[in-house]
Amino acid sequence: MKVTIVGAGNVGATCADVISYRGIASEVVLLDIKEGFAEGKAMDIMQCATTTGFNTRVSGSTNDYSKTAGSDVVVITSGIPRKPGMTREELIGINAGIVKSVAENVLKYSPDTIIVVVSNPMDTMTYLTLKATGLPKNRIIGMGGALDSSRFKYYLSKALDKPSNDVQGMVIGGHGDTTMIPLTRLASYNGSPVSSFLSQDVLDKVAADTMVGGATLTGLLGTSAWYAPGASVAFLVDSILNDQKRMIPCSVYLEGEYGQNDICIGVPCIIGKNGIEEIVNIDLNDAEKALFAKSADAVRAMNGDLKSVLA
Ligand SMILES: NC(=O)C1=CN([C@@H]2O[C@H](COP(=O)(O)OP(=O)(O)OC[C@H]3O[C@@H](n4cnc5c(N)ncnc54)[C@H](O)[C@@H]3O)[C@@H](O)[C@H]2O)C=CC1
Ligand SMILES: O=C([O-])CC(=O)C(=O)O
Repeated sequence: MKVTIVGAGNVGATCADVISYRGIASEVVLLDIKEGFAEGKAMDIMQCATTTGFNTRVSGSTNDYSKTAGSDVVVITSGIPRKPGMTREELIGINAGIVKSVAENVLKYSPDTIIVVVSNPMDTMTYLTLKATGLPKNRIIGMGGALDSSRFKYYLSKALDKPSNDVQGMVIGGHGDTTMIPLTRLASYNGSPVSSFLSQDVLDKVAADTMVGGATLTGLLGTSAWYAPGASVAFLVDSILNDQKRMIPCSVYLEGEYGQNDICIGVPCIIGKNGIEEIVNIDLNDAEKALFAKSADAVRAMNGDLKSVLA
């Protein structure tokens, strides 16, 4: 199985690294516009093969899309990340043009591929990719919910003082500081509601910390995060390539689901060899439905800024 990752920067290279050492794909191509950069990252990763023990072939390419031919999955991480104090939405001006041209280029060589969109603002970039390529909705997947949910479980595990892997929970809605919806009511500690162990005040703080999880790291690092983002993309790619049918919140085009139309936003999806195989309808209460509608309004407003790129 072949995966192409466009953008060999922090997130793209981390994703290639995780895919190879976990043996998720047999071949990974990293592509970047910066001369020699993807080749260098690929060589560095390949020099781990004997010490971490993997057989994936990782190669790099400077903007030569012929090297990406026949990819089963293409991950788009190309574009700029935010700096401290910025929102993801502020990246739209530069990233929209990059994401659109990258999507068009990859399809020339991999017409049957599934595209995973990572570049921010991710929900808007996913919508742009869908509209610009005309691909069926199951083949365009926005990655955000997997990462936001892993951060949610991290903050829950800290509050519970228990291991993250004993915590279940999901974040739906937009992948933005104010549009994410951590579903605290449905989160559990090995099957028991977390509300049995944590007060509402603590749960509210967990939700608030989750929503600004990316901004917190950007403030600490000076650029946005990459370890958890790269690993979250690899987790999603694993479910596609190995047809795992995991339920993962992803940004997907909605046609009536959750009361929304003509928008890409995070909802739980079954992810398998056909990409988005099912949109799972979970029962939201009235407060959660209201939050989802508000989140969708904000994401839809951002999509309005794509008019010139899509014209
Ligand atoms: N959806 C999510 O959950 C997350 C999204 N992101 C987003 O992912 C994107 C990448 O972040 P980082 O890897 O930290 O940035 P980075 O700056 O480390 O890497 C981006 C790479 O894209 C390359 N690039 C730019 N234009 C290109 C083009 N036309 N073709 C090929 N490559 C091109 C750059 O040369 C650079 O190497 C950002 O937009 C960031 O906001 C980051 C983390 C999580
Ligand atoms: O915070 C950012 O800008 C990058 C991102 O989407 C994340 O780490 O969640």
